[in-house]
Amino acid sequence: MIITLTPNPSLDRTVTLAGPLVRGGVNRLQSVTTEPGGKGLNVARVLARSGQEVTAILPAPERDPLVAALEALDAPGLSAVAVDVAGAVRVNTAVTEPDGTTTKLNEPGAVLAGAEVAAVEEALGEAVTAHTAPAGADAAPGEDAHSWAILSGSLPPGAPTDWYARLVGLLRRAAPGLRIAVDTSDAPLAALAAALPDAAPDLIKPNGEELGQLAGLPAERATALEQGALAGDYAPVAQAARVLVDRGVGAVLATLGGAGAVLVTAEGAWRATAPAVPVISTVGAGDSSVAGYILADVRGADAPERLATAMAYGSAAAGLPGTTLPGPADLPDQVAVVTPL
Ligand SMILES: O=P(O)(O)OC[C@@]1(O)O[C@H](CO)[C@@H](O)[C@@H]1O
Repeated sequence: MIITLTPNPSLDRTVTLAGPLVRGGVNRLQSVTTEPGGKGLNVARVLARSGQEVTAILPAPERDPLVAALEALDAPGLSAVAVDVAGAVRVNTAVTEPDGTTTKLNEPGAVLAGAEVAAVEEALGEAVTAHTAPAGADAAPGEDAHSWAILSGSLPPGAPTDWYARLVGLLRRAAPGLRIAVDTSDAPLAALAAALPDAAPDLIKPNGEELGQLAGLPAERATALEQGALAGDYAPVAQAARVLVDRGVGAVLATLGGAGAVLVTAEGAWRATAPAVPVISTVGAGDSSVAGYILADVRGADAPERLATAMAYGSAAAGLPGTTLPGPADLPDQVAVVTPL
């Protein structure tokens, strides 16, 4: 069973410029594309493209363009559950320049009312129960070692800031064997960190700066983590991730852009170099890394292989335009080099 939750989905509009962005000027667009978006949905789509059965839960009004776009997707294995809410799904814009620079303009999303928050929570609970307790089976919910719930992205206005922390607790009680990944940022990530070790996920995927903040580093040291890794110094990243593992997080997958990624678990720490692929759009690269990690996990891979697979999927996504997400055929020929730290 794999379930994703995207509390704040989006329609991703990618506008492509013929030249560099001129701030304050008139920029003429070469092309415009629109795709379903939102971090959990992206993870679900990558997993489905790699042959997994995935349920993707998200709030969206019945007649929303996102729901229509999801219905039009040719995605065997992906089952989208849109919880009917009042507010329209946001439109997030990515501006891409010829050199691969991507500028994201993300809307806050419509307010989720208290009853809608409860309805989303209920849909998540129902999906967990439906997938883990087949009629007549005695197995406890979530006993399947390869079951994952992935909670991803920002929270819409109206949702409680500590929602992810709360959901981790709820899921732990409902399905003790279920593995839980959380990929978020800003206040919801801080709330999750504040709830450790009680609401500890099995996987988090911060970038360098988020990792530094989570580990309590001063702002300048947090922002320097990725720069340090680019210069070959991965130890501070591993140390910061270790702080979170010591506080109960199962695995920290720190994605570091061009410097690759670091994985820290209770068993060890590894770094992976990014395969050299031309970067076209980084939108969805982090989500694809999460999907790669989970795909390797459900296939029974060890930690270095999970990291290598995360790198492969993240790099493949960076080589695709807009929010186009990779399948197995898009993976780079060059394999990521994984080294213990
Ligand atoms: O505003 P959030 O929820 O943090 O991020 C949303 C988003 O930028 O994340 C995905 C890429 O990771 C996009 O599909 C989507 O537009």
